[in-house]
Amino acid sequence: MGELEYLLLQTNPHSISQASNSISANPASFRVRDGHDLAVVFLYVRIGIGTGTGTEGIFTNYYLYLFCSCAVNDYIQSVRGLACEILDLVAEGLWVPDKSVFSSLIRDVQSDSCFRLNHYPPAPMTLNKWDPSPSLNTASSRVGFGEHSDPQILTILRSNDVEGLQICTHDELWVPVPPDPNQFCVFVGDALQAMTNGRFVSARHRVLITNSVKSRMSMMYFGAPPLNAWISPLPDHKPILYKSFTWGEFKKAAYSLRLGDYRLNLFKTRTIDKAPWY
Ligand SMILES: O=C(O)CCC(=O)C(=O)O
Ligand SMILES: [Fe+2]
Repeated sequence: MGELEYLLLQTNPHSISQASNSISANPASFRVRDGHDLAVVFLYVRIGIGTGTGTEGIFTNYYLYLFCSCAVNDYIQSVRGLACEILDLVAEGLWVPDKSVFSSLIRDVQSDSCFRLNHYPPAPMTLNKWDPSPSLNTASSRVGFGEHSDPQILTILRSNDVEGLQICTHDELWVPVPPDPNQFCVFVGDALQAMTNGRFVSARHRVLITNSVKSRMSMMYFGAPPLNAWISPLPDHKPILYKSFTWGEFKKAAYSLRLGDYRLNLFKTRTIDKAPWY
């Protein structure tokens, strides 16, 4: 894993067969197996709801911090298990003596991890200015979720079959991630970037909606440490690029910035001119 600078994994959810299948990523609705529409589940758990506007996007997201239905709860536990396995492999690959150094943070009962559902309505059709014949109607693309990196440790994303997710390469090219309800997409978050002292770099991503017929729906598990946990670069990786901070401090700083800002810049120990992702 020496020079690996960012991690985008697509992993097959078959190992999470039961829990994963009991929540389907059907565009019509996230339906749990016992027949209850997730909208019903929201009645119990609608702790937070956010909407993106302007440059940040046009998504609606639903945060599920609490236990809601067995299916959702099983799913969260299963993806947390997957996140922990991946983090243990990351630690192993970095030759860290304590393999659970990262995963223990999201296993902690006080962990600030959360689960979110995003809904992106279809992009409206626009008439081609030069040829108004209906066959040349095209879907205009619009920002569903603006460019950003996830602040947490690791994100496990699953979507329906509607395209839109893109990641940014080091050459600043936006690459589409093919939508596949049978795959998970795994993103390194800012906290893991700091803890690995930049060996793993949080993936910048965004959602551009082009589909004029179907809604994109996605669900994300964001694995995060407890608010009072210290995020510090591994000591044997020199030079140390980031100051230590608590997850609570980092969240507060993140809220004071815009979605697309490089939050970790606030915690750098020294200036690196070239790489914008440091
Ligand atoms: O909906 C998606 O595909 C991505 C959403 C996302 O990046 C996020 O919620 O942080
Ligand atoms: Fe994200």
